[in-house]
Parts: sequence; structure tokens; C-alpha cells
Amino acid sequence: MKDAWSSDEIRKAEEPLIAAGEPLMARAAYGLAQVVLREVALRRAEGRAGTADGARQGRARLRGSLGSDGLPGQARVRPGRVVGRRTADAGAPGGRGDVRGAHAVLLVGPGNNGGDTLFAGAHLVRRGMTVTAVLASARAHEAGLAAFRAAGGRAASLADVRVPAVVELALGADVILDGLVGVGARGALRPPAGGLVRALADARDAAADRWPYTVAVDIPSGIGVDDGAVPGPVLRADRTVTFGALKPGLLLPPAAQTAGEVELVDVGFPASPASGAARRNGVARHAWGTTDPAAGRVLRLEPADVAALWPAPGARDHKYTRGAVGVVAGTSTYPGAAVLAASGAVLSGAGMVRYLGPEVVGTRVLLARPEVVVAGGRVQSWVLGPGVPALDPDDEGPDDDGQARRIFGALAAVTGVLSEDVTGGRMPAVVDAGALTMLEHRLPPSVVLTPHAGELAELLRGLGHEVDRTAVEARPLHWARTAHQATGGTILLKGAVTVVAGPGDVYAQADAPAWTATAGAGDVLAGILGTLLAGRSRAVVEDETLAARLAAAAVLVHGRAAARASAGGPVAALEIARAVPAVVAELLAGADPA
Ligand SMILES: NC(=O)C1=CN([C@@H]2O[C@H](COP(=O)(O)OP(=O)(O)OC[C@H]3O[C@@H](n4cnc5c(N)ncnc54)[C@H](O)[C@@H]3O)[C@@H](O)[C@H]2O)[C@@H](O)CC1
Ligand SMILES: [K+]
Repeated sequence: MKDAWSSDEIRKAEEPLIAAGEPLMARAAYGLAQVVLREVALRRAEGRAGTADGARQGRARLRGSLGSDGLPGQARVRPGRVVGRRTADAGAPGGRGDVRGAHAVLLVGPGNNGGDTLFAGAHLVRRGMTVTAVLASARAHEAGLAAFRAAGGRAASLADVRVPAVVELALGADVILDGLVGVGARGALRPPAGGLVRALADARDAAADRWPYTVAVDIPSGIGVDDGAVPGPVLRADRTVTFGALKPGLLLPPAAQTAGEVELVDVGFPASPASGAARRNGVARHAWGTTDPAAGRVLRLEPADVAALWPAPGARDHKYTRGAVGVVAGTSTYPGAAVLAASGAVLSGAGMVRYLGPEVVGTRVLLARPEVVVAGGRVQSWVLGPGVPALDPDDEGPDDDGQARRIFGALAAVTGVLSEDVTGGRMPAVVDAGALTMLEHRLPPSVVLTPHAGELAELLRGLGHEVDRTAVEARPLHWARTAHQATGGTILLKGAVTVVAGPGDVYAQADAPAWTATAGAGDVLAGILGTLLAGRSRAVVEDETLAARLAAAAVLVHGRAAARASAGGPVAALEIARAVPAVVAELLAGADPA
């Protein structure tokens, strides 16, 4: 399990270590430098490093703006010229591990994040790289700058060299280190760092594969460390080297999408899960229900966590103990959703799947999956709403083949509105698509709502919040938590990174390839989650945090199945369902079905 620490928690963990004289910054800088050296060497060995010529031109242009002592001078680089085409250079100094002559540009802010970057820069210089630091503020970490200069690095102030020259320099470099701000950042990057990053981000977009390898130091500067927001310009990184612990913004969308591959450098924080309580010592954990946005941890499940959660059958299990999933999905106009949701449930290992809906749809479900029982009866979880039209209160008689009536009945059972004698007691449910418009009562957390951003915005508008799809996409964590608090249900907000918010920890899962954004994929996910909830039906009702964990597990399996079915190309929703058994088998065998 990946576990992110908020900026407050990082600070609390840091304080005693710094007080004890632990060299945190030296460790961070060394780890950062090792990653940069490895990546530059790798790229050179693969022939992907920038040309020596390009780097030389970029440096020559900057040199025009530097005094002979390396300090900023008066000459200016003409703005707007792009130099240093990046092409493979067979003549680069050879061999894996060789970084001599490679050029790094450091973007250095005023705090310790800039300090890490300068100390790392000193390591790079000592390994034979040419390193230029662009100091974005009047202040820079004193010891870091001294060490960098002593090693032979050159530093220039942004105020002197100006943004266009830095863009040119970057285009001629092999690697850029973004050390403008780290966990001390608040809000969008302010000028001049904000302007610099905007120009670099634009240049990156325009230059595409000619852009140098970009490494974010601790976090991509400008992201919301704790909430994953992207409130202003951010230079997208190929890799983020983060120190001590992951930060929520590295897991949460949309910021997570700017971080590239995330690599953790151990600087000596207590790391084991057992020490989790200790490392949070003194950090107020607010009870759920407060408006504190930091309540609950931000986690990401990994394959081993899902294997431990999966309701694998034992020798004494039979189809009823394993859990029956009741599916109310599809109409005669949209029968496919019923087939996909039922397939997701069957192929993820439900003891039994019951389908409730119009006969014409039931027949199609049976044709696709003869295992499905097309009749009512006891179930241990419900999957409600895929392929069912949204309820339109102005419409007298929606053409839904009686599906709304069936969904209202099931919702009355799962929300506890009907007596146990009638319903057999509360049970978990997945509420998807049209069923999201049929909620009338407060939900228990064992009911998982599975909207995408547009559907969540609509749900929230119905609850009095002024919000549209774009606003939800900008702050998925905030709105998912808001929806949880407003409805009581667990919210699974679908996206490239899916966020699950319930009463406790939040999960941010990034398991699926972009090809997964295809019609019907969500129906399959609903079916998989239905199976997981049915398999642990009683526990889900008793433990109010379990539905969110299982929802995250369903997202992981769905994403890995999509990756497998896609194999780098397009993927059809039914193929995702078909890939699920092999993915589950590998998970249970302890493998990572990546
Ligand atoms: N957590 C750890 O264990 C370690 C952390 N270290 C580093 O220390 C960093 C935190 O250092 P600091 O607390 O000095 O803070 P930062 O270096 O993250 O940034 C704080 C500085 O940036 C400015 N700033 C804040 N928000 C800004 C904005 N929106 N636009 C422009 N400037 C802004 C502030 O005025 C302040 O000067 C970490 O991110 C990490 O890189 C390492 O040095 C040592 C190990
Ligand atoms: K940074």
C-alpha cells in the first residue's frame, strides 16, 4: 500500500530528526543525484541524450549573460530563439554510467527544496556534468549554493538572465531539475517562478520529444501538496524524486498526472506501517464529519493489498456463502449495459448473479452469460443503474421498462428504509448511472456511488452545490469528500486516477490505461465491485470503512484487466471483463499482473 503524508505530517516527522542532527538534506540530495545520474546515463546509453552540440549552444548563449566569474553580467540573450535540437548522438561519451559532458539545468527556489537541488547539483558537477543553476528568487539556500559553487557549478539569477534565456538553456540541456518549491509551497506559484514555469511548460508542449528529461524535486513545483490541485502553472515531470514519504498530491488527480514516475528516497523517516501512529504523533487527526480537508489518509492499494481483500472461496464455500449479486441494469433501449455489468460480476467470481429487468434484456444477458439467473431472490449485494436512464421528474412515464421501480425497491432495502423482515436486512450496493438520480434517503457507507465527474457534478447540484464537471475535475478529492458527507454513501469518482472517499481514508487508484475511457467500461467495474461487496456483505455493513477499500480493490482489478486486454491498443469493455479471471488468479498467486 502506498501511503501519503501531508505536509504537516512531513514537518512533524522531520523536526525531531533535524533536532537530532540527522543529515536529512544531504540524504535527500544524494538520493536525488543518484536518480539523475542513473537516468542521464541510461538515456545516453540508449542514444536518447541531447546532443553535445545542443548543450554547448545552450550554454554558449547563457554564457553571454554571465560575467567571467559565472555571476550574472549585462549581456542579454535574444529572446525567442530555440537552440539545441535533441537528436541521438552516437558519438556521446560512451557507455552506461557515463554522464561526463551532460548538461543539467537546476531551477532553484528560496527554501530547502532549492537547497536539496543545489546540493544534488554539486554531486552532478563532481561526476563530470555541466550544471547551471537558475536562482528564481533573491534568496537561495546559503550552504547549498556555497557547496554548488565550490564544486564548480555555475549559478545565475533569473532576474538577470530572464525567462527566454532559461527556456533556451533548458532546450539545450539533458536534464532539468525543478527545485522551485516543495512541501513549503502554498497556492499557485507566484512571480517570478510562476512566469518561468509557465514559459517552460509551454516550451515543453511545443518541443515534445526534444524536451530534456525533467525531474521534479520532492514534488512538481506548483501542485497542491495536500489536495492534488493544480492551481497554476506546473512543469510536467518525467520523474518525481520525493523525500521521506509520498505526498497526497503525488497520488491525487489532477496533480498526480504532472508527476511522472514517482521515486521515493529514504531520508530516515520511520517507515513501517507499525510506526504509522508514531510518525503522526502530535498531528491532530480530525474526526470524520469535520470540514478539515486533511482528515483521513490518502492511500493507493497495490496488488498484494487486493489479494488480501479478495473473497477467495474456501473448501467449504458454496454459491450462497460466496455471495449472490443482484443486477438491475439495462433497458430494451440500452441492453448492453446489463450484459457488461453481469459479465463483470460473473467473471470476477460471484457465487451467483441474478438479473432483474425486462425479459428482452434478460434473454440477451443469458445468451452472453448462461450462468446468470434471470429471476429475483436473496442477494448479498446490489448493482443498480448501469444503462438505466436518469430519472426525469418532469417526465410522466419514463421509458425504463420498470427499472426505476426495481431500483427504488432495492434502494429502500439497502438504506434500511424497509424493515428487515421484508428485505432480509441491509446489504451493500453499487449505485451507478441512472440510479444516481434516484437517491431519496441518507445512505450508509456500504452503498458505493460510482459517478464520473459530470454525474458527480449533477448529484452535487441536486444537493445545492454550485459545481460543474470542470470544477469537479479540478478538485476531485474535495468534491468526492463533499458528496460523501452530503449523501453518507462511499463515493467512487471515476477518472484517469479514480478517487474513492468514504468515512476514513481516501484511495487514489491509477491502474488503467487511457484506452479504458470507453463506453461500457464503467458497467464492468460496477459488476466487479458488486462481486466484492457480495463476498464480504456482512463485514461491509458492519465495518463502515470496508466498502471504500473494496471499491479501490475493484478499481485496481478493473484497471489491470483493462491494461491486459488493451496490450497498448484499443480495448472493448467486454474484453476487460474477460481479462478479469487471469488478473485475479495472478493477484492471488502473489504476482503483479501489470
Ligand atoms: N521532508 C524531508 O524529509 C526533507 C525535506 N527537504 C526539503 O525541504 C522542502 C521543504 O522546504 P521549505 O519548508 O524550506 O519550503 P520550500 O522549499 O518547499 O518552499 C518554501 C519557500 O517557497 C516560497 N513559496 C511558498 N509558496 C510559494 C508559491 N506559491 N510561489 C512561490 N514561492 C512560494 C516561500 O516563501 C518559501 O521561501 C521539501 O519539499 C524538501 O525538498 C529536504 O531538504 C530534507 C528532507
Ligand atoms: K519542486
